[in-house]
Amino acid sequence: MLTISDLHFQLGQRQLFLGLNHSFEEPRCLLLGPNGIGKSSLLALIAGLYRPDAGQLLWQGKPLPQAPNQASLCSALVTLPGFMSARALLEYWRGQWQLPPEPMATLAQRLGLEIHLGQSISHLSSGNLQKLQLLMALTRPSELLLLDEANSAMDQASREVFWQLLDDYPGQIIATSHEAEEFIEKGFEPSLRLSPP
Ligand SMILES: Nc1ncnc2c1ncn2[C@@H]1O[C@H](COP(=O)(O)OP(=O)(O)OP(=O)(O)O)[C@@H](O)[C@H]1O
Repeated sequence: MLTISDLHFQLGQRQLFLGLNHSFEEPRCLLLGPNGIGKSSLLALIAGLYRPDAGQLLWQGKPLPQAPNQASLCSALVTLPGFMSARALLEYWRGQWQLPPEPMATLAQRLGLEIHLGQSISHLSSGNLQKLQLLMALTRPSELLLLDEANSAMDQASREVFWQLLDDYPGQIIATSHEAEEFIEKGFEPSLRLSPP
């Protein structure tokens, strides 16, 4: 369970959070709110991309470290090295997390990504970039999966696979999506609706 305790955070000139408190209790949680309210920023804070100005993020009651090993993030805020091929990045990822090759290859095939692995990351379509991020997030060990508009550019067939893969994920998932209905239909609970501080 992920708990936010008295979180304060300013990004540029915007005060996004001023004493935010919330517990994400369900295994599948939806984070809602209008454009620009801070959903992506909150997921980035949980993942350790940003540092809170004050307050705490707790995982199973213990403070999350700045670069939490528990949390895996799929977000456009994560910049992948555009000069590398997707295959080279996955090889690096495999080494980084000491992963066996088969699960990655199988996932790439299921997502229809394997024929694009030779492309530079900067040349990947937005749907294929989302698949690459999902593949990386699902293959590394994690207890918490953070999905920021993670399937918005995927075609219908890939979305079917996306939902199957989420079903198989054993940990907690916190997702943002402007297609909330689809997530609710798939068992996600609207957990937190952000409003201006
Ligand atoms: N690097 C930055 N510097 C300053 N302000 C930023 C920066 N990145 C984002 N912002 C601002 O912070 C606010 C929150 O952005 P964020 O992307 O977290 O919102 P969001 O709720 O995810 O929006 P959307 O639904 O459009 O994806 C926005 O007003 C945005 O303009």
